[in-house]
Amino acid sequence: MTSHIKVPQGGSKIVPGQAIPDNPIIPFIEGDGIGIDITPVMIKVIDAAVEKAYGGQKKIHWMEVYAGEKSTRLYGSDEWLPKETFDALKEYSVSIKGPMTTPVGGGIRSLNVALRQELDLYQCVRPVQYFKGVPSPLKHPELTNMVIFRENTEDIYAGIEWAVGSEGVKKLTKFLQEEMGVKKIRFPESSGIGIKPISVEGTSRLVRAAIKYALDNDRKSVTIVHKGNIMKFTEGLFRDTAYQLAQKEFGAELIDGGPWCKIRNPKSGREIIIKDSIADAFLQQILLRPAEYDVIATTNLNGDYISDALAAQVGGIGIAPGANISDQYACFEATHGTAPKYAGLDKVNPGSLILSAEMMLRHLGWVEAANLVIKSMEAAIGDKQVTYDFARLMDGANELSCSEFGDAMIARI
Ligand SMILES: NC(=O)C1=CN([C@@H]2O[C@H](COP(=O)(O)OP(=O)(O)OC[C@H]3O[C@@H](n4cnc5c(N)ncnc54)[C@H](OP(=O)(O)O)[C@@H]3O)[C@@H](O)[C@H]2O)C=CC1
Ligand SMILES: O=C(O)CCC(=O)C(=O)O
Ligand SMILES: [Mg+2]
Repeated sequence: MTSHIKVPQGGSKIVPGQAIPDNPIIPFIEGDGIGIDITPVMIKVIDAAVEKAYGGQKKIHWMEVYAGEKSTRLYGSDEWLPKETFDALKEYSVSIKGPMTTPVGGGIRSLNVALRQELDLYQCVRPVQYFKGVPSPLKHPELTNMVIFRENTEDIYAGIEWAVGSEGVKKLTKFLQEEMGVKKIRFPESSGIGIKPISVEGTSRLVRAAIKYALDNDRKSVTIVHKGNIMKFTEGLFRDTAYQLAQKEFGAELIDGGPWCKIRNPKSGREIIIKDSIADAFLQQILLRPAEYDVIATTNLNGDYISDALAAQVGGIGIAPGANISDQYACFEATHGTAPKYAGLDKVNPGSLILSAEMMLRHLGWVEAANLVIKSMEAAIGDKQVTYDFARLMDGANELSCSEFGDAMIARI
């Protein structure tokens, strides 16, 4: 296969376990749909923040790698995720990506999910916090301050499913009925069937990361969100495994006989409460009593729903960042998708991808540049210089295009 990746001159590789070089090579995927609008703006803003923070001492060397529709144009119509892209994401360890399209029903499976699975990026970390001045449907959006830890490799996202009428579904239905004694498939002739694997290992590593984050950042609680009353051996297993891990690995003590428990944070002396909530109830509680929730540990599908719902509470998915993290690799990406109706219009909010890059700067230890990104975004929003999504809900706002919003941030760095 022809190579299309051009390694930038003068950059160095990030090697896990070694100091971050001052000139790291960071691979990026532009993304489908609005990727073409937001990715260049993100790069411009991050370069400006890094330049201002370090006066040329540090500089990111961006390296474009290809996936999604752009990759099919370059490598051939079936090449959605070329091997050299996977190899580069592994070789350079830290990367950032724009959104990629997944068709509904048939067609290719999610490239986003494929990347997470292939690199074993088991933590999807999505912080949700309020920026002063952002329009929100809540009276007190500032009370919403949570960090979602979504399991990223299991659950129905594993893609184990069979289409209605297929040979596979017929075979599986026969097996379930004749060998497993299953009598409850309501319409066996016209069902598609999907399988939901949730494991002790997968749950443990995700919950361990969430509790460690709570300890390192002196957070108040970790809530395990599940639907374990209905899906006892998958979502229920997630809950039980999480509580057991908190007790075994972190010495959590039961509160009033459990299952809630508490850990004393040795660094701050404060208690972290480990509690759980059933997913449907949780979705109404975050609206009515957001201040009671802090770090969230949840399964893949719940985490997907919760991410967009919480993003809306603080102003929408235009400013909802995220990171996919493993023990070796990290790939940063916004919570939102490709918003196809806005593609190429230079209209949408680049904030989610910029804030995802801000998380990346913090991950690299480039805290000064990360702080400048936050400061300049707060300043632009504070001055009511915003994209259409905020402008339509704000009185007296000046509506900017995607690239103009980037420039407004740069002017305030
Ligand atoms: N990680 C990834 O790569 C993800 C990919 N996807 C994929 O994206 C495609 C489209 O999904 P869809 O369900 O439409 O969800 P999207 O998140 O792409 O868009 C839904 C709506 O959210 C708003 N929105 C999204 N991004 C922005 C932004 N940057 N600034 C302002 N508003 C924004 C828009 O609202 P409004 O119309 O009100 O202006 C938009 O119509 C699908 O193929 C899906 O699979 C989805 C999620 C994540
Ligand atoms: O992969 C996709 O197309 C959607 C993924 C998604 O919605 C998410 O990760 O939040
Ligand atoms: Mg989603």
